[in-house]
Amino acid sequence: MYATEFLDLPALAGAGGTVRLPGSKSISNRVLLLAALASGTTEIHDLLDSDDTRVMLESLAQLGCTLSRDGAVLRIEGLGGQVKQRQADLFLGNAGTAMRPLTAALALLGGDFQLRGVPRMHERPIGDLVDALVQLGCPIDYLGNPGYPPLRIRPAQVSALQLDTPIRVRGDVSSQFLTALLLALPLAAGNRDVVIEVVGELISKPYIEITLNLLARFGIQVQREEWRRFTIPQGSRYVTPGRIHVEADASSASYFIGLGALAAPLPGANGIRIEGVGSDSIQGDIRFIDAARQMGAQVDSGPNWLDVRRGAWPLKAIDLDCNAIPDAAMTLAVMALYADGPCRLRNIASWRVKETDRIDAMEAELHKLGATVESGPDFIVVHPLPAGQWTPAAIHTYDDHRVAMCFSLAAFNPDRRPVRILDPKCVAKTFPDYFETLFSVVAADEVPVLCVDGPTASGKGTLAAELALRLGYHYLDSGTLYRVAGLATRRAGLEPEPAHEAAIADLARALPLCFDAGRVLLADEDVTDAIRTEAAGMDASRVSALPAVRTALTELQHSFRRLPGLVADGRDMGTVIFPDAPLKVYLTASAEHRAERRHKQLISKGIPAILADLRADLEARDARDSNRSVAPLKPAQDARLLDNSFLSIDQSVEQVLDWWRQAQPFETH
Ligand SMILES: Nc1ncnc2c1ncn2[C@@H]1O[C@H](COP(=O)(O)OP(=O)(O)OP(=O)(O)O)[C@@H](O)[C@H]1O
Ligand SMILES: Nc1ccn([C@@H]2O[C@H](COP(=O)(O)O)[C@@H](O)[C@H]2O)c(=O)n1
Repeated sequence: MYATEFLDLPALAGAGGTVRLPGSKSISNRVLLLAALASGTTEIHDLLDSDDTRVMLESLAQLGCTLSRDGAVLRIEGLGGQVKQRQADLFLGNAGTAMRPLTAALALLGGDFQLRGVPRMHERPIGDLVDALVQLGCPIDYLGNPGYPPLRIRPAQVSALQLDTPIRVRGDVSSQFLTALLLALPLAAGNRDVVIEVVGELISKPYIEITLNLLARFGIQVQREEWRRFTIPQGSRYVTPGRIHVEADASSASYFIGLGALAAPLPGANGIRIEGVGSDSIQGDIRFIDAARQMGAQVDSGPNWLDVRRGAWPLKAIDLDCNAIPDAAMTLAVMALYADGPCRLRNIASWRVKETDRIDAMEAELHKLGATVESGPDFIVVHPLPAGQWTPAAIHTYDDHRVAMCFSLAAFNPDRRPVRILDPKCVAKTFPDYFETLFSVVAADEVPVLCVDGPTASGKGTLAAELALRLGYHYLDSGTLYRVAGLATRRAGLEPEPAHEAAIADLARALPLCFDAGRVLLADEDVTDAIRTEAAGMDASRVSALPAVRTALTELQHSFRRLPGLVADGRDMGTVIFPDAPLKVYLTASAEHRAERRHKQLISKGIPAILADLRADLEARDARDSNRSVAPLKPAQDARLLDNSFLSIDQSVEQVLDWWRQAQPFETH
């Protein structure tokens, strides 16, 4: 996951390959609650691991559920309709799929509970559900604003519940209110039928289908009359199915369906294959494929896979009732930028009460890209954005995972503008590795590189590693490659001399090198410390002066240039290896400061060192590096010079980040 302040997506050029998506959030949290309410052990396969499932799991553990993990399998010992802890203060983040169903279940289970979440959760309505539960006889108080969490639930007498008349709940604000009642009310159906009636037009019906489907898997056969009346039969009891598999998230699939529909195919790949969800899905958002087809995508499907390719191009404009696919429909709003006319997405009032007011959010962020957008209480119209009119934009994500994910598709714009996603970690709600998954199937014409070159011990590695962390970029410490080549040379019994140039180059070309969690492995041997001695530095300097060795290591260095970008440090990053890098920094410090830093560094690791010797060594190394015939150490013509003799590490980092920001085209709004 990218936990950076922002993530810059360079202009993307094409897509192709296979993605396997994480489990469905809607199914995961429903299954967790049902498994907790049932008696016996439920084995859940491929449960989503995300913020929303984590808060549900933590709450269930607080209520006394025993949970155990074995790889991708989670086991839950059900509570059998009884909580072990009758008092708890539960934090539910921004997970509507936890807040609403737990409110209903805890109201019926009996106990003293407080349910709270993040500030946005306290702005998301729950009054219609609370009204239904209060009408039933459950004592629930608002601890903040009436109609919204946080809530306090006090013990109710199940025997005294008002079940003679149907329980009435509004269906036109959020379908989660009805889901919550359906999941919880079997607790009260021991000796009578329990009837729920929906008031108003029920929105997001496919989510109710998921609820009914999963209830059936847990032994509860709800009788449905139209979408107005639901009866939980007398004697209903949660029965664990033993083993249950969570299919991949169909809403998450929408970004990759959109990707396949609009991205030019990569050579050798036949569009995008999505694994884990397909035509057998019980999720309503699988119908997104119909919308994508209407826009021109070619979609083939099997029981648990989808193949998506670009069909009509530009995409075709649509006018669509999106009530059945409210979450996935956000993806359509970004796809609309690539359509042949304005796209109207209707019946999406529920967007206004989600993680953020999604209609306002989408309108504001689409505007930043340069688009013309109109909206109303329950619709949005997005006009296509022709070539020549795209603006590089920093997309505010409102702590809304779907805003972050769907706007990544804007990086395919014809003007080749990069897109900045602010607070990219918000995708942790449902798809923590979204961007990594995206990068595994897309290609950019130009992956940005930030080069840091300079003499020994100037702090290049320290600076470059921190920059990579802050930008979410890959990191290449090119000196390591020469150090390992030097070590391999010694291990092969060779002197690092021109006489052995061809043999050393052969060794360098085939280095069995692997980087693993900060360690450097040479054919499975951890050589991290062995290559860091001053002698190893000298050997590296000697082999690096051999032209054939440098050529042998060029391809390996280029292979580090992967999305979303690279920070590379060394001696010739800006001059030879990545001459097109948009920012090159030449980092220096006085020999005195550098020797002192290296001395401190070695002493802190318990390695004895003499300051004067270190200084002589580093000056000798710099002289050799600067005077060799190929790729000598020198600033690139367009490098920015930074002498950090009197700068702290943080000051150096901030200076370079400042230059980096200046080199980017984004205006922050
Ligand atoms: N601005 C700075 N102020 C003080 N110390 C620094 C500064 N930058 C780096 N250092 C320290 O100097 C030492 C050498 O830094 P680093 O290893 O990053 O240098 P380098 O240029 O990558 O060296 P080499 O060329 O040998 O790979 C480290 O202990 C680091 O913490
Ligand atoms: N791009 C590079 C990087 C390094 N070298 C040589 O390797 C030696 C060790 O590098 P460190 O950065 O790890 O100290 C260095 O002295 C150079 O001779 C290089 O040539 N090109």
